Amino acid sequence: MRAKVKILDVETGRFMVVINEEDAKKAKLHPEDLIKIETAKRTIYGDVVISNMVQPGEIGVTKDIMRAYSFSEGEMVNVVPAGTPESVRYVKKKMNGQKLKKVEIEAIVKDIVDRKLRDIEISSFVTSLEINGLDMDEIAWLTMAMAETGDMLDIDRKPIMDVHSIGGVPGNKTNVLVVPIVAAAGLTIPKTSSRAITSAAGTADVVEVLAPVTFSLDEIKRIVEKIGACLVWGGALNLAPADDLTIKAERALSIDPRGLMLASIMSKKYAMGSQYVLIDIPTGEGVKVETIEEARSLAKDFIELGKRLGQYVETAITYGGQPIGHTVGPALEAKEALETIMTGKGPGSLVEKATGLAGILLEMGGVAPAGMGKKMAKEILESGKAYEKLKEIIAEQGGDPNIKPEDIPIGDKTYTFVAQTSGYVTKIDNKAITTIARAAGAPEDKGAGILLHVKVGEKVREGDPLFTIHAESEVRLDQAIIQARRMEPIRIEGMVLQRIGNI
Ligand SMILES: O=P(O)(O)OC[C@H]1O[C@H](OP(=O)(O)O)[C@H](O)[C@@H]1O
Ligand SMILES: Nc1ncnc2[nH]cnc12
Repeated sequence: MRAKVKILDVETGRFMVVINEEDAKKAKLHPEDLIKIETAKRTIYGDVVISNMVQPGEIGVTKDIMRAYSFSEGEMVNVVPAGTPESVRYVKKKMNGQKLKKVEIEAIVKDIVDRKLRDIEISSFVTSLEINGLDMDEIAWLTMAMAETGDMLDIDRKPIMDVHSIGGVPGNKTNVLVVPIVAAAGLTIPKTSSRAITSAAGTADVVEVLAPVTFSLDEIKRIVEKIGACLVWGGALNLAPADDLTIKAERALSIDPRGLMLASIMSKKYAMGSQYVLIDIPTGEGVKVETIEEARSLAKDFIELGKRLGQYVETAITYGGQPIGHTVGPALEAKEALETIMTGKGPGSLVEKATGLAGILLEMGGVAPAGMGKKMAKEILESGKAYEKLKEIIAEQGGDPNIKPEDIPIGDKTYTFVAQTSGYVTKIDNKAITTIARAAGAPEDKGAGILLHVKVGEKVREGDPLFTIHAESEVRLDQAIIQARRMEPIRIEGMVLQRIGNI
């Protein structure tokens, strides 16, 4: 059928096309059917929504579609039912535990990017990868397919350094410090981050408290060629665009399947033109990788994948047995990162990890002699040069470079849990901390999160504060308190853990 485009002031997070009831009846279209919209210049796919908010002969396109493909009001298009894409068969093949061929992986990725696969099919694909995994051939094909379905960045400064954490550990604001340290040493590091996947704050969520993170490739090129660094959200770019659609499913399920994680991270690095990549693998109870053996095997996969992509990759297995620093949640983490970089002093876990990772990058980039990188990174942090570089990044990205930690708004609805007994803190449960911070509203509510008053090994007395939940609304605060009461986020040696009776 031929139809006239009507632009709707509606945002749904999905590609949806609104069709009038009469037209839908004639064309035998039903809600959620996949349809193809063709013009001379482009073909796009979307899910059918039936409503009389558009007239017969019109189709309504949402803001989500408009952002990706501009249409003009009144433009004439062809609307055709699309049927089930062939790649659904390949998703089912992986669900059955079979190895996929290169062309099958390419078809899945292309259909994800073209929006032929809907959220439900993408979730099935992600779940099949969580259960059945991918071998190295499949991972490499997936990585290349993800990179090649998007744009590539070509920065006119070499070498291009990069760092990425596989995430999973609460409070991981580390790269907000690593990037300015490395750039202050004269290296080029165009850092893209995702928003939270399994945690309560991804690096993009944290940086967004200080400055905008959504830029086009041309803007990133300009910023990085001028100051040597950026801290931006990778999802806003058309770099490996399938990545952000699979991340959406991962986030909903709070999973990060190993093969997809490798492809997702490395496809973005490849598209950014990164030549020397450091991968941080936080390891410990309650994070994505729980044992050193698993971490070593993942490290090998990253290095092998890097070789296939022509990148030099090193990995750092880092301590992930408890949160990094004392804060969890976008604004609280941005505040802690800013305080640390301004003063050169901060929680040991944050400073040690940031200077350790930055030190490796300084050695990889050839600006520090072997074994001297961490010392050099510490000097850059303590001298204020890293802070100066962060200010440049904030200014170039359109934030206020003179922002002070006390200017950052934190959720003012608070509740503090106190120690029920005296003793030593023997465990902080990563998963519980993330669950509570998310229940409080993080990462969407930037001011929501947790302030830890203690870390593992510290002595506490009965009545001492253990952690404070911050939320932006009473409802969210109550939900977080309920979660905290159900779980045991902080264990103190000597505590009665549970009382069970009348079973
Ligand atoms: O912890 P979760 O949410 O699973 O993982 C996602 C986080 O891990 C990575 O961190 P970075 O950008 O390398 O600092 C991602 O970019 C993202 O910020
Ligand atoms: N799957 C993933 N895990 C961690 N960080 C990511 N950044 C992009 N994709 C990611």
